[in-house]
Amino acid sequence: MAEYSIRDSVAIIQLDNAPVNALSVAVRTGLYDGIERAAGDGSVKAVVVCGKGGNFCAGADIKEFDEGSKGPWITEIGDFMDRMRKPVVAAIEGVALGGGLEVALFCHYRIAAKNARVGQPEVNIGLIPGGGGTVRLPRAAGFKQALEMIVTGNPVRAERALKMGVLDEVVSGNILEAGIKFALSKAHIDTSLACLRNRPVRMDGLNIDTKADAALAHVKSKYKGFEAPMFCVKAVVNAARVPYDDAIQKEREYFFELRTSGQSQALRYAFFAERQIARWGLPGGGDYRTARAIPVRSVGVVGAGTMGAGIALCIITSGLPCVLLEQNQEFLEKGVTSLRGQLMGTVRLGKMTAGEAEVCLSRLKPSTSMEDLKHVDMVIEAVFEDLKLKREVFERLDKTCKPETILCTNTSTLDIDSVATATGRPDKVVGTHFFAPSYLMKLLENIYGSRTSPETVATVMRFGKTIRKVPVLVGSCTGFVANRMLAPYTAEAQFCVEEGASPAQVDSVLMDFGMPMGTFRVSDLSGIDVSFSIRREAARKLGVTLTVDSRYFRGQRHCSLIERLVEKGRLGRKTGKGWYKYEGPGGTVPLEDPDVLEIIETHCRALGIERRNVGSHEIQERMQLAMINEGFKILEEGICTRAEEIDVIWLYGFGWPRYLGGPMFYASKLGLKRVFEKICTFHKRFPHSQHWVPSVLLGKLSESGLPLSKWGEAAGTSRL
Ligand SMILES: C/C=C(\C)C(=O)SCCNC(=O)CCNC(=O)[C@H](O)C(C)(C)COP(=O)(O)OP(=O)(O)OC[C@H]1O[C@@H](n2cnc3c(N)ncnc32)[C@H](O)[C@@H]1OP(=O)(O)O
Repeated sequence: MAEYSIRDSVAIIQLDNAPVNALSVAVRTGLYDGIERAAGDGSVKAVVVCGKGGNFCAGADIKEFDEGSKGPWITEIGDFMDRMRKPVVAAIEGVALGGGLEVALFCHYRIAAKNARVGQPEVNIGLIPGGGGTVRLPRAAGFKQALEMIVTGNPVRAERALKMGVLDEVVSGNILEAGIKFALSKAHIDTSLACLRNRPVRMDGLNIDTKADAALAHVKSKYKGFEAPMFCVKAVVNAARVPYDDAIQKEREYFFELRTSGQSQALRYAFFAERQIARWGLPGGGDYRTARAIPVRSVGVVGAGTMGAGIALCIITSGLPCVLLEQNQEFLEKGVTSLRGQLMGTVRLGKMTAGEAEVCLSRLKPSTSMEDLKHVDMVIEAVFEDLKLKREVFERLDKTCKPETILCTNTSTLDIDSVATATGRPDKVVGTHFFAPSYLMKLLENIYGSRTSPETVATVMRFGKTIRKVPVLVGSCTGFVANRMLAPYTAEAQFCVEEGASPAQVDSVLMDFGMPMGTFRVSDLSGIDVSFSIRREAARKLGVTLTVDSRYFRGQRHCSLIERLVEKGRLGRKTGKGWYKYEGPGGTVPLEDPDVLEIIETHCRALGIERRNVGSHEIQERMQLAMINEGFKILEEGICTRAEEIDVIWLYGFGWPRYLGGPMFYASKLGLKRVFEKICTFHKRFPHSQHWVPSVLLGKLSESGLPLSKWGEAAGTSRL
């Protein structure tokens, strides 16, 4: 919708579609009608287009993209404005993004409040600006700057947009009043002079042919796998080469081609999935709508190892003070040095100035006394992954901290309740699983225990956002969601290697699919001894000893190649050899090692495993379907409420290619019937792998035809 009114001979068209005035069919129709009405009204001298509720407009309504083209398109509204004799002024506050900026670029003039941001973020949802942006922005901002804005999708602040030539004025005070004043000041000026259609693309001395080739090459290597950035370059280059109307026509063709592509569907899905995760609920009642987060003004981190130091760094760089606690001065100094090192790394990368880094450091209080945690609002424990030790820490924290303090445990495996019962405040205990390296990885798995209160959950969910993470709430189970799904994925990778593949072959299958790294390279990076210790500890608890000859563990197929590598001192990159050998600067370049292939061959001969040719398709299918099956079991058990939560975990925890949505979205595209049948086939073929027992929910859904958004509900475990 768009509201029409007149003040001081100026027609005001206010876009009205809460919360961000997205250009739905109704809004575009309202805008077109308003412009037409103002053009025909003899009492109107000028027009102001603005937005209701603090934002100009966040662009086309993404929810309507799958419904086809209805109502007037942005360029049709723009063509009408181009013919107007009365000046149209865009009065921007908040955001003018995508179609929102395109509407503004069709207006004769653009003014903005100081807080405003303008941009063309369509590339983030697998599109190009399809409402004239690739043709008009280079006419306002110049080829180079427009190309950068369109390819990166990054918005720019009002002051910068003014310098670039996108805006005509930046104002303070009431934006509508300023818009009316500005519009009246232009009422007698020939509008054709201000019309971007009539200006050439500003090349600022650049040669379009050299620039075009360089831009295409740059984008191809930087945005590997993504289609839209290449189309952005092609459209902007085309706009610099051909007349205005031809360029608009080409832009539209490219836009339609991308709109129906799988990538854009996946990226739009990811956009909404990321927003869905904020809608959490607890099985015992309480959810994001009713629970109030308690304010967190200061935080303590217990344990200054690599993980704890990284967490403390996230806290101080987000503006909060942090007490970093260690048991002795030596460990503390080591932790602070590691934190400083990471912080200086961000300075070297130009992401922060040295002065800003100093301000961050001033928020850090290194300490060896638990008394310093007495008054903090939240504590994150990040000590060694050992239940006895964690319980001891929690008992002490419970005695030391004020009663309202929320106590978080950074764990990747331990049951939250078994930690919470060490305190007299189990309602204030919650899991916060950070991913390594904790300063850089965006995912934060927040895990509720059986007695965690809604307020505690609301607080850690908000805290996650404060420290610029992507917080997802999950239930407690072995490995939670991320590591639980990773287990069958890596197990299948190792089984494929036992059966005949090489680690490098598996890794290249994953990289070709779009994963940032193969599973064996990740294993080398995090340390093979780490997986070894976890497995040995799990076996010890069950009274079993794992050896290099163990083919089965608890009746399940087991690959003991890890034990063989550790036996040979191949612990990963830190020892210069693991699944690969490492050479090059700093020993960082992985090379296939004939010794590893020999170890694998010997292992297989010793255990009587016949090796064969394992094809790339089989590797990909086995790894992904095993993990997807686990995802459905997670939904079935109510560990997650929605499939979207699982996908966000894979996007941010393991770098699943965003243009493929996430594993659950990927399954939906493969078709659940096909996925279920394949899993049943693998179950028959590999009866000794629990992870191939087909999920009951998946079986049910494969017959139902329900869309992904309904899978959580169908599981009957929804907490909302
Ligand atoms: C051709 C293509 C054309 C012409 C286009 O315009 S494509 C769309 C281009 N625009 C965008 O990609 C902008 C996307 N939106 C954002 O970047 C952000 O939402 C925001 C900066 C506008 C606001 O951010 P924030 O304050 O953090 O709030 P949320 O992100 O949570 O958003 C609030 C709710 O608004 C919904 N939303 C936002 N933009 C759109 C949109 N363009 N179409 C439909 N809905 C939109 C968003 O989903 C949130 O709602 P819920 O999902 O929580 O219900």
